[in-house]
Amino acid sequence: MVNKKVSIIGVGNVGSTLAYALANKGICSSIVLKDIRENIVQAMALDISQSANAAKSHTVVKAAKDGKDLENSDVVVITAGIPRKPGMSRDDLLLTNAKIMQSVIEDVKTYASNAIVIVVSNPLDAMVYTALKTSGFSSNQIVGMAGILDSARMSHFILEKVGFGAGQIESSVMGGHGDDMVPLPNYSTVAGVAITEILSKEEITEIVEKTKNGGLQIVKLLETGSAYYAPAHATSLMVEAILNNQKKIYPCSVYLNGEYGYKDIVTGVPVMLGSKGVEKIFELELNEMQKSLFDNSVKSVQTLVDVLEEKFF
Ligand SMILES: NC(=O)C1=CN([C@@H]2O[C@H](COP(=O)(O)OP(=O)(O)OC[C@H]3O[C@@H](n4cnc5c(N)ncnc54)[C@H](O)[C@@H]3O)[C@@H](O)[C@H]2O)C=CC1
Ligand SMILES: O=C([O-])CC(=O)C(=O)O
Repeated sequence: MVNKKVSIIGVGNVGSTLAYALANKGICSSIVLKDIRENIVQAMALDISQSANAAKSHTVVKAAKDGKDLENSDVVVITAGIPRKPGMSRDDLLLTNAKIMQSVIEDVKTYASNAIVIVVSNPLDAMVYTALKTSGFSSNQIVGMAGILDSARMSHFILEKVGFGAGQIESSVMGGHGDDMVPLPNYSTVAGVAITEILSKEEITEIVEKTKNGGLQIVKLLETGSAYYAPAHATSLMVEAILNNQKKIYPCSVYLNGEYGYKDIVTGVPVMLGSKGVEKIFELELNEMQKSLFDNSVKSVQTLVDVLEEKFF
């Protein structure tokens, strides 16, 4: 039995779906759920624990009474914060969610300072930055979830377009998790065949645009919040890679210290995830056009970081 503990702070749509996936899979021995909605978090803990028992999983699920219950966490996932509604961009969540991030990271600092922290709250890259600056943790210890989700969306739209290769599509998306993320068609394949060989330029442009708007499409349809099944699954892959020291390579949002020519900024790039968190950052060869799109995406994150620096740090 694996003796590993995962704590999830923020047990709304994404947090509860993640807890449900992890508990039923049995990839950790203990899950602690923490939220300001006390009755809801207790209900979630009971319901998910009962699900784990139905699944004959060894994972024990509990609601936290206070920050102390985060002690000995191997991984802490933060999904606390408000989601956007139709008419909003992720960036509109900046000030509200930065305040929430600052308050929850204090508990992590006090009770789980050795944990690897996965941030999910939006605007993602700016929230990773907030978590890093507030905690003072090292940059390998805090990592944001977005690239796996955006790449999965791109794979979905490629499948929709080509009509074959389900389960065999690999896609790549870099940059910040905002309106100007950078899908990379030349690093995207169906069973190893580059999509640039299968699809026309116009078809690829359509896939790129749909990928960038993938979150918004769901927000418009849901009306009350944003996507959670794919985000939760993407996060569960990161949790698993860290707990089991899998050294898997995933696109994640991380602090750059010179990589890609940037310092003191957070954005999405391919990294290796293992028990130490971000164990390596890979620098892909980008063509001129991709480099300029990546620069543009980093600039957008920098604009948010400038606001945070002025108001919070
Ligand atoms: N990085 C990504 O790709 C994605 C990011 N998100 C973001 O994740 C966040 C959560 O999304 P949902 O789960 O759909 O929202 P939700 O509203 O269903 O859940 C958020 C939860 O956070 C809790 N919360 C608020 N303040 C808290 C605090 N101080 N301590 C503990 N818990 C607190 C709320 O009570 C609520 O249960 C949003 O900011 C959303 O934009 C969502 C999907 C994908
Ligand atoms: O769209 C949103 O606001 C939530 C999110 O980040 C996503 O689903 O990509």
